[in-house]
Amino acid sequence: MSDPHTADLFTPDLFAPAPDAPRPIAPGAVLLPGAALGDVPALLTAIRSVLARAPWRQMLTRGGFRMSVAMSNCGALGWVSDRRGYRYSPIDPDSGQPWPAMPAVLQDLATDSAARAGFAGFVPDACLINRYAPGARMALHQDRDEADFSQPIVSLSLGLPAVFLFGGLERSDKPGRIPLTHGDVLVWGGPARLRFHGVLPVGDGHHPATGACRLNLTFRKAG
Ligand SMILES: O=C(O)CCC(=O)C(=O)O
Ligand SMILES: [Fe+2]
Repeated sequence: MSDPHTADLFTPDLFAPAPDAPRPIAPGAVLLPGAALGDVPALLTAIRSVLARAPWRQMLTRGGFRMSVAMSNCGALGWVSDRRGYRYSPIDPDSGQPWPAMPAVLQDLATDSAARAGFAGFVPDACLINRYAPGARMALHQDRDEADFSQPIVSLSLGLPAVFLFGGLERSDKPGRIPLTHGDVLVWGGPARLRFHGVLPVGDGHHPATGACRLNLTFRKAG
């Protein structure tokens, strides 16, 4: 075979990992490329049903700045921020009602992904839904509002791509850059649970699944 494309088809590299094989990022952190791709229509339907009852809002920081990321929540607890600071609340402050229940398709994806990453028995009680329009970003931070750091964070990306910054346990540690694309799931827990992380400003674009935005869902055992 002289045509290199044909040769590729018939002589696969038996030692190359499959493109969707779990990719270790750091001790306790695993990228599951495209792990959610088979469930996208059901996931989007579930997300829409949550948003119908708990619409997007851009919350205030304690310092009084409006976040560039729009947010909602589902599950027993939702992450909220206002002039009083960050916390989990069973009540949506915009509606005065409990957050919508976590749809089974979301909870199952989180539990299955955590298990693939080595965290068996993960049952999230909180799902924060983030919407990044082009230009929206998330500054380097730790997720430490949860009660039990033995439980991992499971993070699903949909729509436009983004660069995830994955730092160390000190704010000053230089973060690595992990490209996240539609359907990827990133899990971090154990020794990685308190690593600093963030998201670079999302670039302009349009994605067939989400339009002009990136969606990110983080599943946590918060209570
Ligand atoms: O959007 C992301 O990929 C990360 C979101 C995040 O770190 C958070 O919501 O705490
Ligand atoms: Fe975070």
